[in-house]
Amino acid sequence: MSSPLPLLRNYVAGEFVASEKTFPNVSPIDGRTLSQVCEATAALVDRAVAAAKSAQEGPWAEFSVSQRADMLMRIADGIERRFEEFVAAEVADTGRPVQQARTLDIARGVHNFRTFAELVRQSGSEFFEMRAADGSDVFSYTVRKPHGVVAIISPWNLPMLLLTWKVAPALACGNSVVIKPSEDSPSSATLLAEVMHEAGLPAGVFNLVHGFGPNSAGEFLTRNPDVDAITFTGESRTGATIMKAAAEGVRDVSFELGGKNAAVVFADCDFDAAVAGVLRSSFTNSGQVCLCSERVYVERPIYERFVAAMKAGAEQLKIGYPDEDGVNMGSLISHKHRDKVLGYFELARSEGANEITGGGVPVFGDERDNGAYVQPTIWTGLSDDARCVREEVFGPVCHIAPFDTEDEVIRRVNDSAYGLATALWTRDLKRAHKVSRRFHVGMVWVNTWFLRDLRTPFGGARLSGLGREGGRHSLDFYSEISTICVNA
Ligand SMILES: NC(=O)c1ccc[n+]([C@@H]2O[C@H](COP(=O)([O-])OP(=O)(O)OC[C@H]3O[C@@H](n4cnc5c(N)ncnc54)[C@H](O)[C@@H]3O)[C@@H](O)[C@H]2O)c1
Ligand SMILES: O=C/C=C/C=C(\O)C(=O)O
Repeated sequence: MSSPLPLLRNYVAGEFVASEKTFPNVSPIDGRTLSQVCEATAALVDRAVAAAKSAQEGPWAEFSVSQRADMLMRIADGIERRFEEFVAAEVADTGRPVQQARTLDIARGVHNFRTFAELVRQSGSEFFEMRAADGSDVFSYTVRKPHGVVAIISPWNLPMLLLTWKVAPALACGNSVVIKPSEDSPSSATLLAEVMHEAGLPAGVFNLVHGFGPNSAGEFLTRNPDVDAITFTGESRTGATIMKAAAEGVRDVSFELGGKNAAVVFADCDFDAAVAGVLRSSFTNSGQVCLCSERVYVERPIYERFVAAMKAGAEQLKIGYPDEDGVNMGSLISHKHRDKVLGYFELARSEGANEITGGGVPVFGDERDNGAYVQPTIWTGLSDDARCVREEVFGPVCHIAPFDTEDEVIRRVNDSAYGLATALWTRDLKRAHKVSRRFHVGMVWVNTWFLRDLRTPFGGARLSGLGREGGRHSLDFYSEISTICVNA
């Protein structure tokens, strides 16, 4: 008799709450059901929002900025104490390499809380002096207050990193939160609720509801009129839907959405560093990072050599179990997402792509053949108008095209509905500064990729997002700022 599967519960008003309705959490490594997840009903979502709202009138409202910062440090310590449990949870849900979960996902979870604890502790406000017409002195200053209840809806690609990137500043600024993690990555969010409980966060300040989007916990949450602000990371079309819901009651929104990012490689680059960098920016997390380069433009003199080096690098990537020595790539998040990516592999062939490498699924001859693996794939030969060059695939794939001039490559990079990030490889830093500011994107990395200073603004233009988070930009979004003017 097999033991019952773990049950991942909601967390509302300081208590773990089961639901009658559950859904399976399926391993993308071998298709096994890992756990059953309690789907929050509309009534339970309403209870969570009500708990968050009343927590604004409770002990949490009496916390000073420094006490809130101390609480965030306790949460960071709590995650660190259970670090390997978080690693195991993230790896089980997503199939990613253990090494990545350790050094990126969970490490950033701890770092996000510590960063915003220090940022809010050091944050001041603004002060202005002027003289009124009657000669009296006028002093104006600003104060930051919490919005109140913040809904946080997060995706499955970097579950812990992206959830805590929002929870940390929201709590730092004194809000209560109701989080709705992706249905495809429920485990680390559930562990985070346990850490919040253990840290002694006042009941109702942190709430977790599991479920899906439309006609489920996600939609119920965004439509609840007692939600004061919504922060969302996910697909652009989902963002548009949520924006419509937020319009009722004119709620503040912060969106980090999709991308179709470019890597631009000039002939004067450090060739080996550029190859290694573009392999990283194309295949990290099986290409399931919003910042990944799905479009690669290479200056013509080194184009053939670069394609050959990328082919060799992609074919050396080790795809396998998360804890295998030297594994570089795991599975995709789900069979559904794998089928979407395989659909683009098929579409590329019909659009006339040269398939330099990949284009299918690896055969393991074991249980992993029930998983959601695909091969790292490289295309060339597609036109800039091809759907595979314009639409976000969100898998381990890139298209490499040659270019001849700066103006040409800038025009082609900007010819996109998205505007999230560009990676630029050149030794000529004068050119780098000049070219970087001409890309219509939220972020440009020069001779690196996904290197993050959390004090900087992070976000996208066009379909890639609305607003910026990071550093004081997060404190601004998660606060209601008042100006107080005193006629002395
Ligand atoms: N810009 C960024 O920083 C960033 C970061 C990570 C992922 N992304 C984007 O996210 C996408 C992949 O993540 P995903 O597949 O989880 O995205 P998704 O939009 O399908 O889902 C994201 C979250 O929104 C919820 N949701 C879906 N429909 C909803 C609705 N109508 N109302 C309320 N909630 C709803 C989902 O349940 C999930 O929790 C990619 O497009 C990627 O580019 C962007
Ligand atoms: O998949 C997208 C990655 C987003 C990363 C961040 O939001 C971050 O590094 O803070």
